[in-house]
Amino acid sequence: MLRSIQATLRGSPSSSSRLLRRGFSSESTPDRKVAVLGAAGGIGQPLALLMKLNPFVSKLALYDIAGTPGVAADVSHINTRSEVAGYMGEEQLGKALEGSDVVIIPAGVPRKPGMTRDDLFNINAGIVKSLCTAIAKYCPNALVNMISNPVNSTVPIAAEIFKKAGTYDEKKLFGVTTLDVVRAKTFYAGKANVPVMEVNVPVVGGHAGITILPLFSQASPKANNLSDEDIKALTKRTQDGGTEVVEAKAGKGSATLSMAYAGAIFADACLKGLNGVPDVVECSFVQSSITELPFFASKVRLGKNGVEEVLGLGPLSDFEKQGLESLKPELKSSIEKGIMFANQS
Ligand SMILES: NC(=O)C1=CN([C@@H]2O[C@H](COP(=O)(O)OP(=O)(O)OC[C@H]3O[C@@H](n4cnc5c(N)ncnc54)[C@H](O)[C@@H]3O)[C@@H](O)[C@H]2O)C=CC1
Ligand SMILES: O=C([O-])CC(=O)C(=O)O
Repeated sequence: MLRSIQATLRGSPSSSSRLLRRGFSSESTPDRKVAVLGAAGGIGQPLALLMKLNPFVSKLALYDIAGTPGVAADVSHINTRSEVAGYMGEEQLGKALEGSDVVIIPAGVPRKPGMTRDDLFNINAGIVKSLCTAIAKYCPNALVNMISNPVNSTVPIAAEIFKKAGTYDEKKLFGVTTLDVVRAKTFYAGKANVPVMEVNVPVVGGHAGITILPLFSQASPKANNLSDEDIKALTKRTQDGGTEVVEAKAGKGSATLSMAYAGAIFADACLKGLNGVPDVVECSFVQSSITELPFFASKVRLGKNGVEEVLGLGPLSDFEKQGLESLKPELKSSIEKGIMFANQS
C-alpha cells in the first residue's frame, strides 16, 4: 500500500506498470467503486485522500450527513484514476451506495478521555444499523469494512441486519482491526530494533482493550533480545494504543490519521482479493469458527468473494494462551450485546 501511494505520487506510469506486472493490462484493470460512509469526519477525510490515491479504485463515493460536497470537490482535483462524487444526507445514501464493490464505514462518534469503546454503543449502534439497512438495499454484494466502534459489537449488528434483509454473506463482512496490527508492528520494531517495514505480527481476538491479542511469539523477523517483561509491555501498549491517542488528543477525538492509513491498507487488500491477486492475507474481525465465539479476529485470506479462508491461530506462547482465555468473556458479551440490539429494535 505504501509503495502504491509512493508510486502514485511519482506519477501514474509507475502505478500502471505495477498493475501490468500483477497481470492486468491497463485496459483490463477492473472498474471498482468504493464508498466511504462518514467521509467528512476525522478518519473519513484522510481515508478519502488515500483511497483517491489507490489505482484499483475507479469510482469513489464520499457520503456523510454534512460536509461532503467540500471534501469531494477538494479530493476530486487530485490527478489519479478515480472519479469522485460527494453525497450528503440520507436521501442521497442510495446513490452513494449503488454499484459499490467495497463500502468503508468510519461513521459515528469517537471516544473522549475516560470513555471505553463500549460507551460509544448507544449512539453508534443506531448509526451502523441504519447504514447497514441501506447497504442491504442498494449494494447487497459489497464487501463491508466496519471501522465504527465498538467494532466487537458493530460487526455482529451488521450481520444481524443483513440476515434480517436476507442478504447476509459472512464472507463479505469485516471488522477493521488493521490499526492494531499497524501498532503492534511499530512498537515491536522499536523495541526489537529491527526495520519496521519488514515486521509482521498477527493480532487476534477483537478490537477493545484485552480483547486485542497481539501474537508476538509469531512476530517476524525474530528478535532474541526481548524478555518476557518486554513482551508483556508491548502487549499492553498495543491493547492501550487507542487510549494513548485519545488521551494525547485530550478531548479532540481518537486516532484518525493512523486509522485512515490502516483503513486504506485493509480496503486495498479487499480490492486486490476481488481482483484475483493471490495470497492476500490480513487480520480482520470476521465470522469465525476457530474458537467457540461466533466472531473473532485472525488472519484471513482474501479472494474474489471476500473471505476465502479464515486462518487458524497457529502455536501460542503460554502468555498468549492465557490472554486468549481472558479475552473470551468480554468479547462474547460485546458480540451478544450487538446481536440483541439488532434484534430488539
Ligand atoms: N476500528 C478502529 O480501529 C478505529 C475505529 N474508530 C472509530 O471510527 C469512528 C469515527 O471516528 P472519527 O472519524 O474520529 O469521528 P468523527 O466524529 O471525526 O467523524 C465521524 C463522521 O461520521 C459522520 N456521521 C455521523 N452519523 C452519520 C450517519 N448516520 N451517516 C454517515 N455519516 C455519519 C459525522 O458527520 C462525522 O463526519 C468512531 O466510532 C471511532 O471510535 C476510530 C479509530 C480506530
Ligand atoms: O481508541 C479508540 O477509541 C479508537 C480506536 O478504536 C483505536 O484507536 O484503536
